[in-house]
Amino acid sequence: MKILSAPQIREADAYTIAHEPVSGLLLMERAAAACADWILRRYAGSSRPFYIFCGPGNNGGDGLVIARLLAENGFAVQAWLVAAGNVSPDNLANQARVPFLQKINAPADFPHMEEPGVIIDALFGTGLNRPLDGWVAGIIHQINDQRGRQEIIAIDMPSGLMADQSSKGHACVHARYTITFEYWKLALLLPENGGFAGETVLMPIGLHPAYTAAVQTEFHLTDMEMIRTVYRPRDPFAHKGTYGHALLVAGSYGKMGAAVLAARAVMRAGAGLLTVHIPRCGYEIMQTAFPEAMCETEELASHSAHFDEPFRLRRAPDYDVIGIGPGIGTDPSTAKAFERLLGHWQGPLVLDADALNILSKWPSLMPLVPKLSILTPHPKEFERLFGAAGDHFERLALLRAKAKEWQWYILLKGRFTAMACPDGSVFFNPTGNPGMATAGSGDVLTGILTGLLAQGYGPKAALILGAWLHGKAGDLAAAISPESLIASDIVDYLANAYAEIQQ
Ligand SMILES: NC(=O)C1=CN([C@@H]2O[C@H](COP(=O)(O)OP(=O)(O)OC[C@H]3O[C@@H](n4cnc5c(N)ncnc54)[C@H](O)[C@@H]3O)[C@@H](O)[C@H]2O)[C@H](O)CC1
Ligand SMILES: [K+]
Repeated sequence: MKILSAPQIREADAYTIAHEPVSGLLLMERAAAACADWILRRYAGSSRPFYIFCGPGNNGGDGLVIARLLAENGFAVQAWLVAAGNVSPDNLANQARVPFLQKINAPADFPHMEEPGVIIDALFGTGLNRPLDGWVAGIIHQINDQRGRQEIIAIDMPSGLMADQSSKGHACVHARYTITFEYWKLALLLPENGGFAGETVLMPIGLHPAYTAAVQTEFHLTDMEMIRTVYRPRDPFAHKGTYGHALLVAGSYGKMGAAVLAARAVMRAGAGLLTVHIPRCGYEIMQTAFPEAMCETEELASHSAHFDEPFRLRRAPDYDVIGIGPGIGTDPSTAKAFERLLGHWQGPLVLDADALNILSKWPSLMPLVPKLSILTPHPKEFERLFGAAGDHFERLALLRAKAKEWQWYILLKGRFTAMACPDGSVFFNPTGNPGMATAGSGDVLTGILTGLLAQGYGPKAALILGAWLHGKAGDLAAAISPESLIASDIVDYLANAYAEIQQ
């Protein structure tokens, strides 16, 4: 699914008006009716009053139509026009159809909302081009002060949030739900700003499909259509060699769990064969916990070091992919062995956790990481590797720049994990939940990606499918309680996540 900028959304709007054709007023009616339908379904049978705040532009126009439609459906509705800026023609036309409309010209006009109800925020949408200030910013704060008593629903965007720029530190409505029209906006996907949106509901409003098909964008959100395009069903004549042989380098004394979790995920993702390279101290653990994996071990002087000096890729030509990092530590001898591995291996590679920490500690190793490798940092690891950014839009720019500069695929973990490709495109992943912020969850992702590459998926397809499967398995596992989710559950539910694609 394409993510468009505010100017592109305006173009989509104009294209639809010209080519459907449809008047702007009717398009507004259609968008607002879709919102009103959603609201009517959510509050069916409730007697909660609606308090609707409308701005001067077309977002305010949507609010006016919603006010009229909710009143027609028998709800108690009050609506205010916040007179701040030039009134758009379609807004003006709809003002005339809301006889109960009141005006707010100053903070002192802010109403007392007697009963707990629902605030509809239709002040500003994608037309906002600078931070809100003065008394209008004050109105935003007054709306937010109502959060405990009133449920807040933002129309298209939480007011104050800019679609394509950081709104860090700006006055923004803090919504429980945001009903956004037709396309996701970048701001809704970045943690710093997206938090204002609450739960985002994507609402189709019938913008012209020819525009959407033709428009160029670097930003995408994974959806089921994309997953079904990427996913490759198994060949009925397959044998275990068909799905590749992965090498996983993971674990150390006290951290064999990371190796076991990643190993199980490699196989549950569908790899044909797996060899794990572990320190000798982890041999019994791995063979007992996960008999499906073959083990390659080293006798070590120190249990904290992952490799001793003679480590080399004895069977390198046999492997289709190497995944390295979970729980290996950053001992200098491990870093040395990692350097040797990079010197010998130009094939598909997944780098996570301590492999990334080694790169941050010894940046001179970075040029040895082959092009088209996959790196999977969490925000702290990303910062250690590539430096800090002032805000999350800047961090997104840095992510894209680094993926281009090094020709790597870089997956930055988060609520909407962002995956930057060497060509500058970025794919956001929508699946997953806060229950997955738990020890070992990242090790499982490394395993899944390694397992997909082993089967012959290209790095881009592996990222899109792998991040989606990981989040979907987490969502299915968290259905009862996100608090109790542990990383093994994500592995256990991978089969169910695959089943969702096959439905
Ligand atoms: N394309 C669609 O999907 C449809 C969108 N609709 C709705 O229209 C808005 C966008 O409307 P627009 O009139 O362009 O902008 P806004 O209503 O968001 O705001 C413009 C309004 O605000 C003033 N303004 C801008 N910045 C500031 C500021 N910092 N301080 C004060 N005032 C400001 C500006 O001067 C204008 O007066 C979209 O979000 C949807 O909700 C259609 O209804 C259906 C099709
Ligand atoms: K809004």
